[in-house]
Amino acid sequence: MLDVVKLPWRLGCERGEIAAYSSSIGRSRLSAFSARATNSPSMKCLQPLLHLNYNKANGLQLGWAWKLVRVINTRRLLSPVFQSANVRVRAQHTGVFASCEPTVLAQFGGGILNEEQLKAVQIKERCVRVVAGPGSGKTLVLTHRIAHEIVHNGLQPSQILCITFTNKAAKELRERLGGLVGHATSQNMTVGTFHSTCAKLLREFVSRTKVGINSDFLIYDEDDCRRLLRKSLLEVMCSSDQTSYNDFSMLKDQIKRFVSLRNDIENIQMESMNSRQQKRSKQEVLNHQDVKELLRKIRTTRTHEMKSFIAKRIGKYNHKFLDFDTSEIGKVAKAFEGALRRNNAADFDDLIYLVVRMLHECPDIVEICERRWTCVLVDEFQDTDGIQYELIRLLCKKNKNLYVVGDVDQAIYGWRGSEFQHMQNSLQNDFPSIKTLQLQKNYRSSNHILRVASKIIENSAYDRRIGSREGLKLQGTKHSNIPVQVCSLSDPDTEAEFVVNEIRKLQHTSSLEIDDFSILYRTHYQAFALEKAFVRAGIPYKIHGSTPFYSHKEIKVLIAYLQLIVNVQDQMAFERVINTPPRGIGEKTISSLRAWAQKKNISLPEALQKLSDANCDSKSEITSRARKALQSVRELLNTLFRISLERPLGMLIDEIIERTNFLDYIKSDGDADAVKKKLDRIEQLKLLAKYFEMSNESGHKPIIMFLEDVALVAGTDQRQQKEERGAVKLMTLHAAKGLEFKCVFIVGLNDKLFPFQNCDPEEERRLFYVGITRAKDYLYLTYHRFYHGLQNKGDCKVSPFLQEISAKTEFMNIY
Ligand SMILES: Nc1ncnc2c1ncn2[C@@H]1O[C@H](COP(=O)(O)OP(=O)(O)OP(=O)(O)O)[C@@H](O)[C@H]1O
Repeated sequence: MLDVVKLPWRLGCERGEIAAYSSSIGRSRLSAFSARATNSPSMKCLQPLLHLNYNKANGLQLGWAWKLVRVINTRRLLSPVFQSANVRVRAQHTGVFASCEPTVLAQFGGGILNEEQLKAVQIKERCVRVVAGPGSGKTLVLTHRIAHEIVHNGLQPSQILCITFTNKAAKELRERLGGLVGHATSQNMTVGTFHSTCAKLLREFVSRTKVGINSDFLIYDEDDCRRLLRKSLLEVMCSSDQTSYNDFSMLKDQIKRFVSLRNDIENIQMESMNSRQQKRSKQEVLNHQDVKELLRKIRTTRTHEMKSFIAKRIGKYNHKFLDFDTSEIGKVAKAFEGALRRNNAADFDDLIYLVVRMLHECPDIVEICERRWTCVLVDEFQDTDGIQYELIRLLCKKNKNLYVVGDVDQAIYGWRGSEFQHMQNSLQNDFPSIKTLQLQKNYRSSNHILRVASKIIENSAYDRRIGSREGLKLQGTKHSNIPVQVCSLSDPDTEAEFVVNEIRKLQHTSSLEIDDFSILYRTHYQAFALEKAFVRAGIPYKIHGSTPFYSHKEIKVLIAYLQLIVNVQDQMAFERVINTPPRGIGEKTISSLRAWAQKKNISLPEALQKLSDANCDSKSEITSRARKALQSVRELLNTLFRISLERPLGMLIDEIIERTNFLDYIKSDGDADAVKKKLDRIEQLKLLAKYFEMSNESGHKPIIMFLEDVALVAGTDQRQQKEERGAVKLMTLHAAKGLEFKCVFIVGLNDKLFPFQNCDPEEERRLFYVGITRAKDYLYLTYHRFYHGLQNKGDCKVSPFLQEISAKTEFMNIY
């Protein structure tokens, strides 16, 4: 007899029902529960349908229903087809409708949740750290823990605060919770990102504090912040005498000492400087990258400040910037923060920073929060930075009711201030009674893939003693005879071709669909060779998080110059370049030229060529000033054409850039960060052209073949770049975090590219680990022997990561 009557849960359901579909469940067994069995009309293989109607008087409750499912599964009544068996429990509880996804509810009952997951869900302690490897069901455990707190521990949904890092993760959590405890119930919980949670807190309480903004504050994005910072810099400079102006130069030097500035993009002028200042600061002025780094520096300084504050544990907030580069950074930072406050604005990071300040200044707000949220849960805890950690510490100060889930081995955001040590030392110090559990079973990847992943992470230099992964060995649950493939290709194009061919092959030889493939790379730049290969092969693809390379205006314009050089009659290209960069040829002049060309029955470019002919009769239509401007374009194009006969393609692009003052035009156009990206793309175009020329063996002129290549990719960008579904996914390794695919290619496993130069090699190692563990069944690791876009031909060494795992073993094929 099943022991369903001894149930701890008391939900007081008015009415509920369980419907369990299974191919292996028998009516007779279930009749013990006064079940009414019918046949499922929709599912041929899942025959009996169990319906339990119950009411409060009978003492049959939601927990009962869940227990039933658990018992059914524990006794293997539904096995071995449990995962495909469709078990649904629905319960109606005075307005709270709990509709559980089939397997999810079964999991809650202990069916699919494995032992360690169940333990993590049901653990009695309220202060818990779950250290979990990739693919071990962290999100699953988190959502079930919340359901457990409500159902089992009797918490009100409004007492739950669950914090994530991204809106996407928050949305997913909310959806999963909705499926688990009902959407109405989940709406009453606070589930959001650090930023959204803090924005709400600030609006509610800021009027009680002295942080300098009111509850109608605006939130400035990065672009707004950089503009404001430039103005603040200007303010500091304007108010400076010569001595402090020198200080300002020192500031720049100091910043440069602290950050690795890119030397190739220099001398970008600050917007809104007057001419005297521009002249004066020609050499010294901060370029856009400096401004960006300065902003980062100000934020890091805040974090340091907060950290030292935490260390001292003083009762009063001490608004003072820290030691290194104190006076200069401090001056600018103060001016910047002052400007923010005057505009009644907060920047994105300010939201958390100000809440932490507020909580320190007003202990009564801490109390309100602790009364409100008696259960705080945080996902991806390894990614918290100093201020985020302090926020969590404050919110759980008294209750000590904190449930965190994370994996130090997947900490890949150190570059933006995250400190995975919070998952370990900090928690241990601030919550000494914290219980640590581990989730080791990996449900995602095959045994071979896990062995490669383990090899990489075990070589990490990082010491994981506390709370740790020490002893956390990934345990596979999927046995497979598909080896991991390590492939050496000659160059990036061949590498891309290889990827495309393998995808085609696997589509035919396995059950993989187009959506099952993902290609991961370290930088967006690497997507280009892949794009070309996909376009040629006619395979739909989707690049995540970036506009297609050739859709950027600056690239289109440079390509248009090349097109005009090849074909002087190209009207589209002509219209694109005629006044770009701006050279005083307005719409009116172009219309006049067009009218004159129509009158003469010639094309626009032809009209331009004929414009200076002595006998031309254009004078009536085109003013002499406009004629002059048009003639200078004509001269420019003719010169470029002459140069194209003598110079290689890469140098030709250099000439176009130089003779059109293209870089000045780019630098004067828009936000500094956008400028940097544009300049980067121009560099990429030059590299691509040079590389193309080196590898062009077609016998045709490189410029023509290059434009053909470009046309192939650019022309199909829109058509071939499909929506999410029905396309191979191309993305950076960072963007792949949290995702999973049946087949993963990690390309460009070359030295300096991965680990990326000047980046923390340990963090790069973890990034590689994250990439590997995205793969479920198939994993390809590829590298090229020549050229990867940033180096000269022949400079391509294999990534040291690949060397670590490439000793030939039974789980890998090496080509
Ligand atoms: N007990 C289980 N039984 C079967 N499958 C499970 C179980 N737990 C988790 N899974 C499956 O394992 C996969 C990974 O789960 P999930 O995405 O929650 O892992 P994760 O720990 O968040 O991974 P990562 O940190 O790598 O992003 C999912 O497909 C999930 O459905």
